[in-house]
Amino acid sequence: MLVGNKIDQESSRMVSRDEGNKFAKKYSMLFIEASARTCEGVQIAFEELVQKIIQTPGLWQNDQHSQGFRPGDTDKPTESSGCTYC
Ligand SMILES: Nc1nc2c(ncn2[C@@H]2O[C@H](COP(=O)(O)OP(=O)(O)OP(=O)(O)O)[C@@H](O)[C@H]2O)c(=O)[nH]1
Repeated sequence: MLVGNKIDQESSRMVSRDEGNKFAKKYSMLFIEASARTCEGVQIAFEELVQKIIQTPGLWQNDQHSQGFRPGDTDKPTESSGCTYC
């Protein structure tokens, strides 16, 4: 998902909505504009993302060969499969 942030700063916009839409389409991504400051578009971004995940079984169905932790997994993730950022 591509999220164009800071839509509350319309006067400083650098990327048009159309440009964002076209870029997202080119790379087969969902596109949404939002503002972390005013929260506009934030809830819909999460809703659309979850909707997409639910509609794409390959993202969450159990796969013996996959690594990491997926919804529906009953085992705890291994240390090496945890988030490397936090
Ligand atoms: N007006 C406005 N400011 C925002 C928004 N989201 C983030 N900011 C501000 O942008 C600055 C950077 O925010 P960060 O959360 O640190 O984002 P970052 O990705 O680490 O950094 P940047 O690439 O500079 O955006 C902070 O001063 C935030 O308060 C938004 O939607 N609207």
